[in-house]
Amino acid sequence: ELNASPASALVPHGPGVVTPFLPPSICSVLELIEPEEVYSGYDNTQPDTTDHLLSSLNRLAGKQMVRMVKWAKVLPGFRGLPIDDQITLIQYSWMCLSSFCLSWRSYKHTNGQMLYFAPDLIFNEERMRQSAMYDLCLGMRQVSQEFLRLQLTYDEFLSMKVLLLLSTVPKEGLKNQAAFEEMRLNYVKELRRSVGKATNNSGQTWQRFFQLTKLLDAMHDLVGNLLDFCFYTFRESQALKVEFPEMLVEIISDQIPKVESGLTHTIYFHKK
Ligand SMILES: Cc1noc(COc2cccc(F)c2F)c1-c1ccc(CNS(=O)(=O)C2(C)CC2)cc1
Repeated sequence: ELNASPASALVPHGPGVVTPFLPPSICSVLELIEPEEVYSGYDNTQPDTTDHLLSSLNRLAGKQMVRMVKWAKVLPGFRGLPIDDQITLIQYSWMCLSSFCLSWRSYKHTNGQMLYFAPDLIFNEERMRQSAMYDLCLGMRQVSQEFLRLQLTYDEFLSMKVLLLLSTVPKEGLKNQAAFEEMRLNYVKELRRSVGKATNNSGQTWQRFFQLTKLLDAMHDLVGNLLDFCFYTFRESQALKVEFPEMLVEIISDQIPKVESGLTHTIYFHKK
């Protein structure tokens, strides 16, 4: 337990002198393990055709996925889950995590005006239209504008992101459901701590916690539409001339049958 009670962490420092050693807080570990920004390698000399934009997004998503897996492996509590559960959780939530990070970058770098996929791949309205995903892009931009309205803090963002990793599970349950539920509860508490910090533990804390958990629920509806678009584009990738990197082919081809046969269950904070 990273937030062990300070008493148990006191380290005797010579006769009678005790210097408190406090383990790193969960939020400081989350800040440390957060992956660096990724460049897309977008070729600006080429015209912004739909297939060129989407293939570049896929190449970027593949690079992000490598870093996402590395991040999950050092995420406090995650490596304590069975490896099969780790793979399932990443496979079910990768689009949600990727979109949530996109919203954060778009909020931080463009105040929610544009979609900041990468420093070298920023979507303005024109590119959103050209990408054939205009409505999905608008939906994502709305999320980043909600971050702006709420003035979402980095620590709130980081604990919310872990909760998204832990929000879509197999209907028949995970291999170690108890370990998963304990980990998820710890990150609900971590979000509560981050919200408390953001509101100076005022009366606003519970209202803000309510707003942020509503925002998490809303992510799933948007991501559901994104996944539909993803699965369609994946199936028609030859005809549409949209390239998918190996990393994405692996994840998507494994995920499609499970999602389409209704084997996945999304955990919502609030009733519909
Ligand atoms: C990279 C990256 N940074 O955020 C995101 C997720 O968010 C969105 C992605 C597209 C439009 C939106 F409006 C989003 F919000 C990605 C990302 C890119 C490609 C794929 C798989 N490819 S795909 O089939 O879904 C597609 C999109 C190419 C068509 C999955 C994630």
